[in-house]
Amino acid sequence: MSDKGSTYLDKILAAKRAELAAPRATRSGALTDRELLELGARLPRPRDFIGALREGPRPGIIAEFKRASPSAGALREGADARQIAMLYAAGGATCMSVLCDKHFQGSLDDLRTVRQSVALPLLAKDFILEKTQIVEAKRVGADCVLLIVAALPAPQLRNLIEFSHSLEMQVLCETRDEAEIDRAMAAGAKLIGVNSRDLQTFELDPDRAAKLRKYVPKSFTYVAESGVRSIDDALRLRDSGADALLIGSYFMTAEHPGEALRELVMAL
Ligand SMILES: O=C(O)c1ccccc1NCC(=O)[C@H](O)[C@H](O)COP(=O)(O)O
Repeated sequence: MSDKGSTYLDKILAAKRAELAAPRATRSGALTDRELLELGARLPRPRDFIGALREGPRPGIIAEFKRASPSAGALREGADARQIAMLYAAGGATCMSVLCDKHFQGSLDDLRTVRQSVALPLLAKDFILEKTQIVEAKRVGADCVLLIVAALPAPQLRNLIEFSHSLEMQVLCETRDEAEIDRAMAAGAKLIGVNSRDLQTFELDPDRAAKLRKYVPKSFTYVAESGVRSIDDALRLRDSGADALLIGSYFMTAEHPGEALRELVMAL
């Protein structure tokens, strides 16, 4: 629990709201919904993030670029986004996730660098609360955005999913229990993530994604997020029916991230 009894997620979201309320260098901060839609529609067409996961080998690997995290601190200080992206692409990643939040020593510039370096479909891993962030993510080359169910009231969740889809962007809807899975599916999500890390306390429940798999029909794409610390963890999640694994720390702390990824892909 962080200061004043708020959770870590509350603290990160409060910082994001303050960031969004501050004057912005980009135009999107002052546009109407219609203008945002028109601006976003003029940007290059996104890649098919979900299609890559469903058409590639199962489980797909979403390899994450993450220099640091609130729970673990520094993972790979000063890591070069272009270098890691190229190692992930060569190592067999299906897609990439790029942490774009300052609490992870990340930024949208990192996503732009990754976009300019590899052809993999990209997930903007950020704390998205409003449409301008979706347009900004598309502007720097994201194909998919993260929406955290725990951070968004139902109407806002649906609104942001519909807006993303109107821009041909896909959404990874992140959940942590059966009720949130139901909310995500009711809101129109087609890509459902279960985070084994509790974002309020950082506790890891290595069985959460396997336990919740039965609540998501096969017509949806199911992503097990966080907590893979070995090939055995990956094999167990594969056997539990995950369509994709989102893995960050395991690769980012490896001496040779590309080799660690290649070894895991070969084992699956
Ligand atoms: O990773 C954290 O400490 C964290 C804290 C608060 C909100 C989100 C956080 N992580 C984002 C993620 O979910 C992970 O970066 C991603 O799932 C990969 O997890 P891992 O493979 O365990 O690094």
